[in-house]
Parts: sequence; structure tokens; C-alpha cells
Amino acid sequence: MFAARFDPTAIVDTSSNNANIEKKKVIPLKRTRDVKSDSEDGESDEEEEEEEIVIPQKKVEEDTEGESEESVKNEDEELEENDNEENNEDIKDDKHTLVMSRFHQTLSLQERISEKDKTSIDTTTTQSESVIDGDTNEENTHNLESIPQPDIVRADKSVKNAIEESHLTAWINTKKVYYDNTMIKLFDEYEDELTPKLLNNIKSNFSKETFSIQTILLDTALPILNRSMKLTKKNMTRRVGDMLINASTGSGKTLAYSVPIVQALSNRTVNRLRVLIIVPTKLLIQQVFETLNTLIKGTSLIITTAKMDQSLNEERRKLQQSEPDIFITTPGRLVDLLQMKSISLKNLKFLILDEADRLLNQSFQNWCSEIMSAINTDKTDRLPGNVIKMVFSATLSSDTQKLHDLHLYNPKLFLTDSVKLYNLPSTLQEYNISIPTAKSLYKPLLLVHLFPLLNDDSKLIVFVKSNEASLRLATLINIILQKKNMDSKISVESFNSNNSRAQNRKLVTDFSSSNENGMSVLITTDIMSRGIDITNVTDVINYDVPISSQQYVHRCGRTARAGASGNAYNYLVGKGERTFWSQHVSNDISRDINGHQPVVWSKVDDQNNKRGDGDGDVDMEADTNTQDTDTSEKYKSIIDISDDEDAIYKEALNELKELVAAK
Ligand SMILES: Nc1ncnc2c1ncn2[C@@H]1O[C@H](COP(=O)(O)OP(=O)(O)OP(=O)(O)O)[C@@H](O)[C@H]1O
Repeated sequence: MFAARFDPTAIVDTSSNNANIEKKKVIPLKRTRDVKSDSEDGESDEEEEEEEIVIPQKKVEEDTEGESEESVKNEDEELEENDNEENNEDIKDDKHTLVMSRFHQTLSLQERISEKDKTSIDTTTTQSESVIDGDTNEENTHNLESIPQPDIVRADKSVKNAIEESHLTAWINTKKVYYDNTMIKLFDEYEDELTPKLLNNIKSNFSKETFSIQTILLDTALPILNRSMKLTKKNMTRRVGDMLINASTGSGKTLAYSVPIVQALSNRTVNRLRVLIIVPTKLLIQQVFETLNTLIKGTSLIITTAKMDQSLNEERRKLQQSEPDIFITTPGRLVDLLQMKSISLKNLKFLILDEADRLLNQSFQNWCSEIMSAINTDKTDRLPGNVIKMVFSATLSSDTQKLHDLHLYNPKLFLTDSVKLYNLPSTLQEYNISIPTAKSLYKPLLLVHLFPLLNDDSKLIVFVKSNEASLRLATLINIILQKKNMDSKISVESFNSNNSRAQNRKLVTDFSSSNENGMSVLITTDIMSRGIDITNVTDVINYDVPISSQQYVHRCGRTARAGASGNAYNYLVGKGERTFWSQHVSNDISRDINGHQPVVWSKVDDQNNKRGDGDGDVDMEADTNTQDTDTSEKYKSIIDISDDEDAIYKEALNELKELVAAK
């Protein structure tokens, strides 16, 4: 289904690969109907959903094996043939014989397995028939009676249903609060609800106007918080209740929770740990810290962040020396600190989960139940609702089980009135660049071709599938740029988790402040797709397709933030990736009707009036877009490769290969 991805060794050694390709035939996975699945969610209730997830993962595995273009083409063809199988009984082509025979083997194996299943069900349900073919086997039993077997323990449906129901009610009972992009206010309108210091810090460091998610949260939370603080702090958390917030990337969620927190802490007299903010990555800790630190200027509040480069004992000593009001951490570090009794949650009032869907998908160290039980143990008030939980994401999980684990109390769900799962910022312009399968091995070069079409001072984040791919692609692009004398104006770096923390921090700092130095390109993986707020990222390139709509939303969300404009360029190779994007990515996404809609860049074969990309298919989505001359020209300049460039590219690949071999 998926076309070949960049593998430098594959292009150099195509001849030697051919022998292996012949041997390596794969039974294709049959594509199933459209299912709104999201592998990041790990929702595997239905088999079909699992299969949807497996397809791209399988591709990733194959990619790492360095499969050549040809083998992938075979796989594409096989998949299509499998789809048409019922109408195509007369397959004589030798190269498909092996595939067909394995297919039949699988079918007969499946028949045998289901036959066996049937038998075992019959056997277990009727105890008296426990000896198979009882009559004929009688002489073999030597008059021994079969050992009495206990009844099969079957899942008690009523219990299971009750559990499911209670999980569902956690969601159904959630009060929905709708908001829309027009709900913008002046922060001054909250003059009566915010301390003058806080109001001033907001206006001088962020903006005079709210973003819509901030408006709705401030409107909902501030009056109750302030009233509760004035009356009696007792039951304060219960009066507010928990909040689930679904808001697009770059919509200002950090400020949306930071303002009520700082306001609520404005009256406190001693430093006690009252707010715990949990984020999924180390990178995000610093970012959240910076926002909060700006807001507390002029107050005596203490914010501490988890320091992963410090030993746990050292961190414990510091936390105990000076107890913070707000602690920002990742879940793993928090569990370590809780287990060492380095922090107490006795005074906790707020628990914030930022990028909550990602957090809730991380089950390591059982962090969620560890925190819940620590809250229960440490707090004297053990009744539900003893802590206000605020759960934020641009792609909030609707997995009731996961939300149920948070023991939500009287939750409100804030969301926009959209039928689709996720929203993209209306200022984002998406471009789908159709890469013919035959040109997939030139993908790095086709990425270089995009650079001259962008502004000279553009800031690009390129998303690839792995650390290794990020490193190699960055090296290769630098070699190509050098050979084309384009390297002085374009800097290309790889941000990956193999780099040291200091290296990565420096990369981000340089990238963030690189405006006047020409074009900056950061090639990275999904470690940068969540929450990272770098101002003025002009373009996001999905060089490797994201594995889910959720991931796509977060990647694209690195640009077009806070109302700025931005572009997402999606490199879609062959029919497989185009179909995947339109059916499994784009389908889940809601776009503002007054905002941008995706534009397709693909070749139009004038004579046949269909996409002439060598795949022999007509791109349905592309047909709905009429390409103007300018777009056609731009597309041509990306896709066309001159003989000179072909030679340069091959030289560059050889250089890369030598570099890799030398390591
Ligand atoms: N009211 C505002 N006016 C102007 N800029 C704002 C406002 N609120 C927040 N911002 C800025 O908007 C940017 C995005 O905010 P933030 O990082 O909180 O987004 P987010 O919703 O958390 O995005 P993501 O889902 O990608 O994590 C930040 O640079 C922040 O400083």
C-alpha cells in the first residue's frame, strides 16, 4: 500500500537487492472499511481497528529493512490484486503463485482453527461429551472415568456491562460547554476577577485580548474560584469541579490554565505544594515554566520543575528545603518522587494534565493510579473532588476507561461545536504533494526542490519517522545543498533523541532565533510534535506520513499558532499514502469553512484528463481541485529532475553511504 520511503542504501545497491526482492513476497493485509481509529490511543476494541493500525507500522518495519522501490511496488500491486481477488480468479502470472498458495494455506489453516474452536466449545459446554468420539474411544479409557472438571468461568456479562456503563457515565454525565473562535475578550474585562499584578503581567507579556479557550475557562472558573476563596476554602475544589478541555494546537491552553491557578494562589500565605502540572516530555516542562514564571512576577510564589539531570536524592533534598507552590514534572519522575516520599500531596488543590491524551496513553510505572492513590493517602479530605483536575489536549481522548482512571468529579467538557474528532487552526494552509511511486527514491531531492518556493527566511520543521532517518536525511540534504551551492543560505539540522539534552536545547534556541540568517530547517521526529511552542515556524513538512490523524494535528500544530498563518506540506507517495491521508487522516479533521482548505499539487495528464503519476490511478481528491497554472508550475519544479541533478543526487548518496560506513 505504501510506497518506498527514503533509504539511501537501497538506491545505491538496487541491483543487489533484486535477488532478495524475488524471495521476499508478502501476504498483503487486506484494507478494511474506514474506521476512525487512532493508533496513538491504543484503542483496540475491534479487530479492524487493530488492522488499520498495523498497516503503517508494518510499513515502518519494512522500511528499516531497506526495501527497494521495486519490492514496494510489488507490494502495492499485490494489495490491489488482493482487493480485487473475488473478481479475478484466473491468476496465471507466475510471480503471484507463491502469494496465492500462501493465501490458500492461510485460509485452510483458518478453517482448521475455527473447526477446532467449534469442537472445543462443544466439548466444554457439554460436560458429558468431554471425551471426543466417546463410542469409538471407549476401549482406550480403560474404564477410567473422566476427571470432573469445574465449570468454565465465563466473563459475567452483567458485571462487565456494569463496569462499562460506569465508565461510560463518566463521559455521558460530563456537562458539555461549547465555545467558538469568536469568543474573544479584553483581559481588562476580568479586572474584578484578577489581581492587578496578574492582570498587568498578562497584558505586558502576552496580549490585551484573550483567546477563545481562555475566555470560556476564565468565565467559568474565575468567579467560582474567587467566591470560594472569599467564603471558606473548604470544599473549594468541589465547587469548581473537574474540567476536560479540547482546544486546537496553538490556541493558548497553557495560559488558559495558568491564569486561574495563579489567581487562586494569590491569597496563600505559606508555600505548600498546591499545584501539580504533568506534561509528557522534558521539553515541555521548561515551556510551561516560562509561561507561569512570567505570570507570577512580583509575587512570592515558588515554581519548581523536575530536573532530570539531577539525582533523585538531590532533587528530593531541594524540594524539601523549599517546598514549591507549583511543581511541573513528567509522570515518570513524579512517580519516583512519590515513591521516595519526596513530596506530599496533602495540600494539593490542582492537578493539571497537559497533552493529556498522550499522558493517558503512557501507562509506564502505572503513573495515573500511583498519583490517585498518593492523593488519597496524603490528603485528609478523601472524598471525591478533593482536587480540581484540569485535563488539556488538542486531541482529547474519548476513551472513557482512561478518563475514568482519573476519578473525575462533576466534570465539564469544553469543546467546539464540531462533528469531527479534531480541529485544525483556520490559519493553516495544507498542501498535498503527490509523489509518483517511481520517484519515491528521490524524495530527499524533492524536499530540496521545495526550498526555493518558500520565503528566504522560512523556518521549517520536517517530520520523519525515526531518529536515524532524521540524522541521515539532514546529512544527505546538507551534502546536496553543498553540491548545488545552496548551503550558505539554508541551515539544516537534525533534532533527535540520540542527541544530548544540551545539544537539543541549543538546536531549539538557535532555530527559534534564526530569523535573519536565511532559511532554517529542523528535521525531527514526533518528539517535537507535541506542545512545542516555537514562534514563527512558517512551514511544517510531513516528509513521512503521520501514523494517525491525531499525530497529524499535533505535527501541523507547530505552525499557524496563536492566530499566525502557516503551511503544512504533505509528501504523499503513491496511491497508498494518498488514500491513507484522505481516508484515515483528513477524514477525522474539521476545518473552519471560512479558513483554508487543503490544496493538491499533482500532475494532470491533459490528454487522458487524469493524474499521470505513473500509479495508473485517478486521485479522487485531486479531481475536486482545479490546479491553476501557478500551482502546476510549482509542482513541476518540485517533481522534475534534470540529468545533472540525477548525477548530483547519486554522488550525494554515495557520499552519505561512505559516511555511514565510516562510523
Ligand atoms: N491571549 C493571547 N494572545 C496572544 N498570544 C497568546 C495568547 N495566549 C497565548 N498566546 C501565545 O500563543 C502561543 C501558543 O500557546 P500554547 O503553547 O499555550 O498553545 P497550546 O494550545 O498549548 O498548543 P499545543 O496544543 O500545540 O500545545 C504561545 O506562544 C503563547 O504565548
